[in-house]
Amino acid sequence: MSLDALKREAAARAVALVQPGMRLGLGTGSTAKHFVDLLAERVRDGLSVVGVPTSEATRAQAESLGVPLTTLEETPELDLTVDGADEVDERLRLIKGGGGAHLREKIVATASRRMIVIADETKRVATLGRFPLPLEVVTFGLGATRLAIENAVAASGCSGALTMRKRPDGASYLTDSGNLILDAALGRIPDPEDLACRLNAIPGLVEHGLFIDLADAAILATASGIQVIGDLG
Ligand SMILES: O=C(CO)[C@H](O)[C@H](O)COP(=O)(O)O
Repeated sequence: MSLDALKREAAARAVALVQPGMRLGLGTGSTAKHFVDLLAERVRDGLSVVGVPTSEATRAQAESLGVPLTTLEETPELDLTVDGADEVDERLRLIKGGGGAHLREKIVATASRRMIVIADETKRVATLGRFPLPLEVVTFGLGATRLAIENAVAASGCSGALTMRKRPDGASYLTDSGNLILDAALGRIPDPEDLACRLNAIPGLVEHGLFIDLADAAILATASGIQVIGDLG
């Protein structure tokens, strides 16, 4: 089975958890895209839900498929967010932001009573850090912010280069909120809670891609079936 087929399997398992009337957080990325596709099928069959998209890409997809949308201004509390991840460990700690949407994804997940991760089995890791950690930063003070990040990374027992994310045409990648992304190639994050805490204290760093104590469960599709970490509720 292809990786894309596995992603769709995970998404299908999550769509089955959606109940009528739910207020949903809609994730970003290729796996979350399958979820929105399958959710739209249920909406066409009469399911009544509203969703808050975590990116302009997800907003465009959901709108085009007729999934009713709302905002966190109108609907500040959500029942369930379903989103992909770049890495998930056995304690449901995540790295997110490969698609550059982790700021909105974290806001939406935090506003949700439950968050469920959907992914193929390649995202399951023993130790976070193989995937470069995305760091959304503002342009002002970038040199100082970068130095503060390097110091925080070293103090947390990690090392690795920070690379400015680029678009395919070579221009700087800009998030939906107009910020830059530094990707930190750390290889291994020995203490994700400690690193998150240190990064949280840097003013020019808008948000990092470590999601800790946010996911309730992960649905991981493997060639031999679905594996679940945590409690699907
Ligand atoms: O965090 C994300 C976007 O910011 C995505 O959820 C993450 O990158 C996984 O994407 P995919 O499902 O395409 O592998």
